[in-house]
Amino acid sequence: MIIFENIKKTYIKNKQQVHALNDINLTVDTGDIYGLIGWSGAGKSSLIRLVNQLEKPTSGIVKVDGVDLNKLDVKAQRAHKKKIGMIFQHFNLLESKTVAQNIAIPLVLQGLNKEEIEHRVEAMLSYVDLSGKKASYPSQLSGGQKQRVGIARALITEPSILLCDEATSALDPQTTLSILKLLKQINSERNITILLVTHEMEVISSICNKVAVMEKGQVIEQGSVLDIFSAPQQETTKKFVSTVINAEIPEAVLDSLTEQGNIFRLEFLGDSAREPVVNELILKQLVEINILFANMREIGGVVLGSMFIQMNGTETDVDKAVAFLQEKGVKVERGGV
Ligand SMILES: Nc1ncnc2c1ncn2[C@@H]1O[C@H](COP(=O)(O)OP(=O)(O)OP(=O)(O)O)[C@@H](O)[C@H]1O
Repeated sequence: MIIFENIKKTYIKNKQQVHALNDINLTVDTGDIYGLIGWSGAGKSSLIRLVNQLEKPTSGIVKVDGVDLNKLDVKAQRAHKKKIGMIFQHFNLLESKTVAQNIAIPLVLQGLNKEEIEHRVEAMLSYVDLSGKKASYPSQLSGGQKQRVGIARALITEPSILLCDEATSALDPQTTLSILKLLKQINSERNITILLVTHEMEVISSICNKVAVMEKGQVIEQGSVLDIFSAPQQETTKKFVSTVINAEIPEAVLDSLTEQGNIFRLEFLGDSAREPVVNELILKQLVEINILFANMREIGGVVLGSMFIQMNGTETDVDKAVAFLQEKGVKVERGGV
């Protein structure tokens, strides 16, 4: 478990103070894949780097598994760092070392014997699917393969926490998917808590169970991924969510309408997304229904769908249709434009 309590971080840059973190309170539970999202400069990297002490807070407490990091002596710091692995956007591999040598670095630093290192590196190469590349150099690898080396190096000390700083931002969409799949596998198979930083909501929706939205050094919204996606409160959160789920009707669809009245946005969650609710409404023949736009996503194992429809009929019948949808568990919003 990672707890951030009243964290402030101020840098001095050109004799000016930069308040990178301003009173952050956040709890990452053991087993979470916790995503921190925000625009550039929001303070995400500053926060994540506190966990492995690459940065120290100006004030406030960071606790990992109940231990206050401010109170560690040098020996305890070393032991703490072993518990934490980290991967980076640009992989941070040593170009002059082979894949196997890069992965071995943390074990060499720990002074393990050669046989033990070789044995553990072999097992790790196989786990990240790079057995055939052990003698290659980073320059001979694709971006995805380089990140797999980064992941292997981070996991070789058998940490309980993995920090990921924009780990997929330099990768193409297909490679991103394979790396995210591997991270998810690491979380479930090895019971490793993951704290990741990203500016892409797709990453959050694909693998995280919890998310915190950061802006100007503060957490402006946090919660389960499903709650945040289904009911974002803050403007910035709404913008991030809309990159994955359309909160507005596309302009092209709107332009094609002869009339723009009686448009509704329907939101389906869980069971309501699976039931043919709109079909039932059509069969009722209360109102005439024109489906304008729809999309569906699986978020945290639950189906979340949104649909824009136009309902034509008398005011009473439209009200009845809305009541029917609400009874079926559908969230109905008038306008949606
Ligand atoms: N070492 C440093 N010295 C001075 N200022 C810094 C330092 N590191 C970060 N900052 C500043 O702190 C603020 C937060 O930066 P941080 O890198 O934590 O944000 P971020 O959300 O991770 O953004 P990005 O995605 O661009 O890295 C920014 O204004 C940044 O310029």
